Amino acid sequence: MTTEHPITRRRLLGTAGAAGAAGLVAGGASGAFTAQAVRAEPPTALTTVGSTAVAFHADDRAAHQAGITTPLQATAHLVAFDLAPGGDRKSAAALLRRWSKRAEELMAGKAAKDDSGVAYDAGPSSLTITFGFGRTFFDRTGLTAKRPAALEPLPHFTADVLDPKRGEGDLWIQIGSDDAFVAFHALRTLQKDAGDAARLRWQMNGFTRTPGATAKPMTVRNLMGQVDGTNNPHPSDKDFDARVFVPASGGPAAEAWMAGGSYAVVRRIRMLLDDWDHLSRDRQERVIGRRKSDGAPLSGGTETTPVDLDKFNKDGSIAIAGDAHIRVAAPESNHGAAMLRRPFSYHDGFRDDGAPDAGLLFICWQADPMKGFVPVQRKLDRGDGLSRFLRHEASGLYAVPPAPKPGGYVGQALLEG
Ligand SMILES: C=CC1=C(C)c2cc3[nH]c(cc4nc(cc5[nH]c(cc1n2)c(C)c5CCC(=O)O)C(CCC(=O)O)=C4C)c(C)c3C=C
Ligand SMILES: [Fe+2]
Repeated sequence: MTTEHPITRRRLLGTAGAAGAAGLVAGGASGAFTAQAVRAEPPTALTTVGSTAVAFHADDRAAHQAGITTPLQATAHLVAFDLAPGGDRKSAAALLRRWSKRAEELMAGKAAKDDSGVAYDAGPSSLTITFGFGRTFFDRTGLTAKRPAALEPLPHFTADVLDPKRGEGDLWIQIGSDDAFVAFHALRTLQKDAGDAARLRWQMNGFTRTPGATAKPMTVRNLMGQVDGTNNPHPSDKDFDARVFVPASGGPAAEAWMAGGSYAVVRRIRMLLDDWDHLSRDRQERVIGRRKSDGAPLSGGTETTPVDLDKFNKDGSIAIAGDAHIRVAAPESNHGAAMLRRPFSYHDGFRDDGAPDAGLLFICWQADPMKGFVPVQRKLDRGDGLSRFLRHEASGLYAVPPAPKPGGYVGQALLEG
């Protein structure tokens, strides 16, 4: 005779999925009401999630590094390293050579010989490893003359409460994967490979939706619950490359090593979720200018309908408010300034006042931050209804060179040019 435990049963039914639930019912009837019952049927393998690999090296189609136009992965680690005191151009080149070789192996799903085993049973899981150089890297390596003008420090914004210890850094790495073990393994391996050459400066961990968690693929949501990423530049746009990647010609000769690369602005933006959650859904939608349920603009249509900033409602009010985030951030309001946003959410526990320490690891990519992030953030800083629910707590700007050709390493043209 077995006593059923309703809470346990409900919880298992809720999480086990169809195969697990079938096993659970059988187990319940026979009296074996344990987690064992959930395993009675073989799990369905979502093979494409684990087996998808992204190329590290440049090929005929793409000169840029992976992790810029790659679809968002479920898990991310963002880390910055500083070169060790006494480090120079030679040791930096050796480090980048080591890291590039390792990134190629890891992204192909090949475990290292002396490996810890953390990711043995997992495939590449869409792992991408993207490397960038911070402003300080160039002085440390005697390469100041080759530092791009685009790496000038970002201006101060009024929403900034920046912690310098969690910002900038000589070298930046973005790791993304659909499997948290694969992402951790990549991070740990690269940290060990750094050896005495570089020390970790800061780390931030992010996440987005698990692939397959929604019935059909959709734009991800952020922790305010909004559909976020709809009006991003798309690779099929005719001006996409010009907006996101550094052109092959026309720039200063000293910056030729950046051709095909991009600039990443990284901001840790905490959301004041307790304040936000107090707003009615209606007010929340007016702050953004889009419907929460499906991301459709308040000017009408579906998520992908172009926004009509000039539309008036029947009662004579403007459909997209003057301080709505999508109005203030739109290229039309910023002389065409645009960037590719590829952010991850984060949650680092709760603060002393009980509020979640959570928000967005905002990462945006552009050919020139002065024609992307800077003018848009200046505008948002002055007139965005969303700004009062946000605090920018950390900031970094990095030059992300093109992907190396097979046999080469990231930044080779800079370090050996
Ligand atoms: C400086 C650039 C931007 C920062 C910083 C930023 C922060 C930020 N945004 C959201 C939520 C949404 N943003 C949306 C659109 C949007 N945001 C920016 C720029 C910044 N956002 C742009 C350029 C756009 C597109 C505007 C347009 O042309 O329509 C949206 C709407 C959906 C979408 O298009 O992605 C949401 C939602 C948060 C929560 C946030 C900081 C935490
Ligand atoms: Fe935004």
